[in-house]
Amino acid sequence: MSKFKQIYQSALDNADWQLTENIHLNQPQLQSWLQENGSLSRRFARYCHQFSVLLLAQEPIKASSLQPDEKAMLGPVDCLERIVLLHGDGVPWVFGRTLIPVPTMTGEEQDIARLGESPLGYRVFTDQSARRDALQLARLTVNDDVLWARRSRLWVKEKPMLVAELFLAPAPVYQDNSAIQRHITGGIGQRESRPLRTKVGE
Ligand SMILES: C=C(O[C@@H]1C=C(C(=O)O)C=C[C@H]1O)C(=O)O
Repeated sequence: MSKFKQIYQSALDNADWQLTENIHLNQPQLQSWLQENGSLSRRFARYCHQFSVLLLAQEPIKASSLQPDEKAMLGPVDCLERIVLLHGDGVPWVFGRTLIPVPTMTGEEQDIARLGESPLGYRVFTDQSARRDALQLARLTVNDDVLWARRSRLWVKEKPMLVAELFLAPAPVYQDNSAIQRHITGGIGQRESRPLRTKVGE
């Protein structure tokens, strides 16, 4: 297991998830990212030339190993755990962990088990039935950075999966520099403040 995976995974494992209505965000830009209801991958792809997924791990996980809150959201089901790093132009932006129940990967959704380095969001959001609910947020301290994470349930053909995303410091989510606090160094560099590409309706 890579050192990064260990650090980010343990940060997510220890997250104090809160309902969005209990969190006051005074940065509209950050709020809009954290509450994105559509595909995060598609949105990220507009902020870089090359959006890519690095598959860090994918393994079966028994229902008995799920946390009680995960069980409450998915039911007591065996899952596939998919762990990725989403990159924009080679820079890690998001650490993602998805629990995909075995009964979700049935029928037309069998391919979800074989996505490899294809973004899950591209697959899920091509389906008309795709929707997201149960959004929760958490603020986490990872090394010296105070970062945001979110967790939500994605549904495809009324079959659920649970996606947790930790937004790393270089992610465009924090493009308003005031949105991230750095404990020690007290600042971060400038980054692109607008998407590289815009789409009709954006
Ligand atoms: C869930 C989405 O897909 C992203 C892609 C992931 C993957 O490929 O495993 C994981 C987390 C997500 O941020 C999305 O685009 O909304």
